[in-house]
Amino acid sequence: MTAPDDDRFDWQAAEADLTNTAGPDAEVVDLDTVRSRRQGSVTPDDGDASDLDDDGEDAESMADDRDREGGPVDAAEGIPRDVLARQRQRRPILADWARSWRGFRAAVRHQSKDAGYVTAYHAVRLPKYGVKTTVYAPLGLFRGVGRALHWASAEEGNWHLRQAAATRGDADTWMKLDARRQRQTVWRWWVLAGAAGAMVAGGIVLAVGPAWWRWVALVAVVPLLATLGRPADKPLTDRVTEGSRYRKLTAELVRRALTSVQMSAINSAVAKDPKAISFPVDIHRDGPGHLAVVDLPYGVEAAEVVARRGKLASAMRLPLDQVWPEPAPGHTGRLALWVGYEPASQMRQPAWPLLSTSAKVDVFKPFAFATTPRLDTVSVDLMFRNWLFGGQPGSGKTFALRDLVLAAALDARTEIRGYELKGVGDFAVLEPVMAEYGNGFDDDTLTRCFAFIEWLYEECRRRSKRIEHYARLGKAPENKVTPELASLKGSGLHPLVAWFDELQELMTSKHGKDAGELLEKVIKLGRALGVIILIGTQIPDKDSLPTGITRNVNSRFCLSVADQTANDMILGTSAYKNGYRATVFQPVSEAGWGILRGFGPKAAAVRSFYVDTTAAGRVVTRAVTLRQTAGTLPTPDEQTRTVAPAADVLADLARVWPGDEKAAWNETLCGLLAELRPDVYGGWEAAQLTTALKPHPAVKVADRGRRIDGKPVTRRGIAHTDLLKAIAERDRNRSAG
Ligand SMILES: Nc1ncnc2c1ncn2[C@@H]1O[C@H](COP(=O)(O)OP(=O)(O)OP(=O)(O)O)[C@@H](O)[C@H]1O
Repeated sequence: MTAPDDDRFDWQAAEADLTNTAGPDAEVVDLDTVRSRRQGSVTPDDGDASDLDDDGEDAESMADDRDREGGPVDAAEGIPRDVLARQRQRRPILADWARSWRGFRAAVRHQSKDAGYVTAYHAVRLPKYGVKTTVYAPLGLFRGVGRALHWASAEEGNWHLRQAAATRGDADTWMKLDARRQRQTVWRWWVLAGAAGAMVAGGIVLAVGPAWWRWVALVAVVPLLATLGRPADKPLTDRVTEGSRYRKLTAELVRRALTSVQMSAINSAVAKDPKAISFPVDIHRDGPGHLAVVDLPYGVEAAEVVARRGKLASAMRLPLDQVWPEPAPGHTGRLALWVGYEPASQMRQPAWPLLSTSAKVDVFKPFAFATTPRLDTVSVDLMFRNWLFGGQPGSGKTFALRDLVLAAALDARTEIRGYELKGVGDFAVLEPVMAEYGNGFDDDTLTRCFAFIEWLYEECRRRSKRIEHYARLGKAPENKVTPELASLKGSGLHPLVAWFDELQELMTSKHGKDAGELLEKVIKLGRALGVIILIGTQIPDKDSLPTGITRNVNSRFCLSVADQTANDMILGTSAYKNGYRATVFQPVSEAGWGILRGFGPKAAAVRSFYVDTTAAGRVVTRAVTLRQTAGTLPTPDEQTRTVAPAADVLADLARVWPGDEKAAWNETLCGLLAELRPDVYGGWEAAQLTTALKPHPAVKVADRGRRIDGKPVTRRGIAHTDLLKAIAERDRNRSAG
């Protein structure tokens, strides 16, 4: 079978056509020139199926020896050669399975698993098979002898014909038929006699030979006789499976499935042209399953088919998690349909590589995070990234988020702080390696969480000063944290992982608005400064997750969500339209499955590694050892500190207060504070001081007037008495508490 390609185009007919249609005045066309011009300038489209020859054969068997170019079309003019060259998608030199051990291993594993199962199944039934064989073998012997005699008499077919001739009174035919029978029967009797002689000789050899020969002969011959002797509807062995567990993907199956998903665009196109669904690449084995790359009818988008995954699975009579359609690169009408040997829920996900006792993590480098439906490992990194995890309850977002925090724990340089606002304690196992941890949705925890975000903002500011300093020394060439700076003790630029699970609890609380604004700034600022924000949320709407945050997050993992809005909030506008739909996953039964976006050119369906709390505990024990060695294990002190620097601002303001001024402008105070502690206050502006003073309502930031060169000038500032009052109040609270 061959592919429809332009080589098969009927040039003779085309030439005849041209000659016929050209009138006497028509220009004489050099067909060779036209042909080469067309071939040279045709775009690497797969061509119009209607232009390709139709040999009535299955499109599954496209030739894969070279790129198929489109049929003869009007040349698109003026496309530079290099652009055309780039557009041409080269097929890999080696087949997929030959390029990857993964595909080969997966196939071998699948086959040997199957073989093992079948062997065990039959092994336990051996006694039953033995009884059946003993009963049927003597019958088989008589039946075999009878058949041999019948064959030697050459009566099969001939007898009926002779009878018919006799009924008609056709003696001549009768004689001819009988002569033919006799001719056949002579040599057949000889063959039979030879076979009988061989059997007798064999019997004698067996009788005089060693005993095991007789056993071997028995084992070989008796089942054969039993097979011969058994009734047609009673096989010797039991059926291993009920129905087929895996359907090999064929073009017909794919076509039937696609025309059964109730898409009128597909059905009407296929009704007009059965080849409207075509296969640019042969259907082939890919990992533990088969992959069909399908070009859908013109105007049908792959995304529309992806949305009908359930219908597709029904049409193939397969469980949902065995059928994995996704948009394929090339054009929007190209679908990659992967069908596994078995449902993903029954495929054993390999253990998380980071559970191995020698595994270490460098947050600047990728580490294993998830697996694809084909069980390929998907690696991700943390540095210069912010993550958003979204999904409905039971979708597995907490576990996925915890995977990242566990990985971060295995890099001893990384400082980890975070809040789970659900109050379940999924992250409690990580407490020994965390510098700050909060769990709950009570007011106190939410306030601490908000203070933590404020602190993060200040930390970003401090870090930007430090980066500036190192950039001046030539140690931060891109004004970004480098691996060297991250490892440099005392640089203050070590990786800082700040995670928030169920962030919607904070966003819908009284702190929500301020927290949203600050977190957005932190996300924008922190990326280059080694601050990694991980956010998990259950309700991705704009109240629970400000759009400023979603817009600025560069890594997203959308687990099972209920609708398009939630899907697009997590994965970005148009994700749903483009076929990236986490709505296809079921919560709980498909926990951990989601669409990962931000790694590689396109989003992909992956399942995060499942690490239960016991395994997580083992990782933490290793992380503790690593951190003890590196001297980075957080002290209990650190864990309880309220990290907002506001407490010190009051004391520092008192220290730098200018003489006996009654009031001072924020900008003057910022300058003085920066002189006192450039590391903390360097670059502060009036508004920042206002923010830092917010937790102290006694200090009112208001317009304060002064005379400069005789003219009154008003700016934001604070009064000395307010400052002293706030300090006294704080001291009182401290001694009371
Ligand atoms: N990658 C995974 N593979 C298999 N099972 C998983 C995976 N991730 C999570 N699960 C299972 O799903 C359950 C729910 O996971 P998880 O608590 O992370 O969900 P969630 O989305 O955070 O739900 P909720 O919002 O209710 O807390 C877990 O108890 C776990 O058993």
